Amino acid sequence: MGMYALEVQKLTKTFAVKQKKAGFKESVRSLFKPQWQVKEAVKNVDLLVKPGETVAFLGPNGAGKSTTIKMLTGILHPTSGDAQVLGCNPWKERGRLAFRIGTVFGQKSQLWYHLPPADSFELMSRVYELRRSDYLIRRDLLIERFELGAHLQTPVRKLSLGERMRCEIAVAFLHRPQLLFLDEPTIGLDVIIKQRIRELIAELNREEGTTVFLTSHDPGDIERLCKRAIIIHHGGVILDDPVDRLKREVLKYKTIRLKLREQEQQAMSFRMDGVSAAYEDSCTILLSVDTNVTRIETVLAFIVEHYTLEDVTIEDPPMEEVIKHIYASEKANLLLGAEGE
Ligand SMILES: Nc1ncnc2c1ncn2[C@@H]1O[C@H](COP(=O)(O)OP(=O)(O)OP(=O)(O)O)[C@@H](O)[C@H]1O
Repeated sequence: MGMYALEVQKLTKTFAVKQKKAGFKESVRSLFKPQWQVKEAVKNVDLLVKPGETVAFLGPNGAGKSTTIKMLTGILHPTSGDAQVLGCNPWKERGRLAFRIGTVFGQKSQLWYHLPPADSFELMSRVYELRRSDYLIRRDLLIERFELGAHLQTPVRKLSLGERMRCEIAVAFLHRPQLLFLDEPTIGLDVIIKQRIRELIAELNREEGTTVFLTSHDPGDIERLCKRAIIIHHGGVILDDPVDRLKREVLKYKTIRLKLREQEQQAMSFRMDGVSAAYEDSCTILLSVDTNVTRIETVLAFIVEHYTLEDVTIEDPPMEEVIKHIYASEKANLLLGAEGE
């Protein structure tokens, strides 16, 4: 393999979309004479990813993440620009590339819905033309790792989402891909299963050097699984940083949601450095905690001492918040940079 697992230059994709106009007259007119507008979904994206890296590819809804992944896996042709994925051009050598990459789309199953996972493993071993003995060893290792033994003979449609996702990812690893594209792999899963899935992917990255390229709206996926974060907004890259730095500067905010047992407690005010409080409703308080200022444990200890609780959860801020924050601070940096010159 070359120097890079992914080498992308000025990748651009525009779509022609029909323009909708308000009003009856305009609607009728556009039926006969549609007005087309150019939508730039991805615009001059440059990326360099080395073999073995774990990259989170992030952005708000509509930023262009899926479109980029579709181009990198050869599903879509770009409007312009170039890409090498494991040394292959994805849209010209899609077949060859398929043997060397894996894909997991959280929103779209790649398993045979009416068949049990055991059959999907079997079918994929044929698709990838694996040597029988290699396949059997590999399959058994993945079944053990992903704890699939109990579910192998159940039709996929009868599995829980968490069980199905474990199968999806195990099958994606079957042919030892050098690069794995994961699009929202933990969407809709509970915290425990999310955590387990992140660990399994991280383990295989460490042991087999699989490059991981992941999109997610879950800040936990980035924190736990990726060392590098690339953020796109309006089709272009706005940030490319180590996740450690993001953790210190942006992902440090946690939200604690308190459900109080008794309503009257709301009168109590919450004063603590690095913590701001807001009432969601009369029984629910949302605390935003800057963990660089006050540790989450300290806040929890205070809460337990002073409130009678029905329930408490700790959450990451939504990705939209994270990106807003990054966007604001990048702009500030640009302004400061300009002033300094
Ligand atoms: N086939 C298409 N035709 C027209 N516009 C499209 C098409 N596919 C995507 N777009 C538009 O391109 C932009 C980027 O879409 P894309 O699905 O890549 O975003 P995304 O970052 O994956 O978003 P999300 O997080 O919501 O999945 C959006 O504005 C979308 O509406």
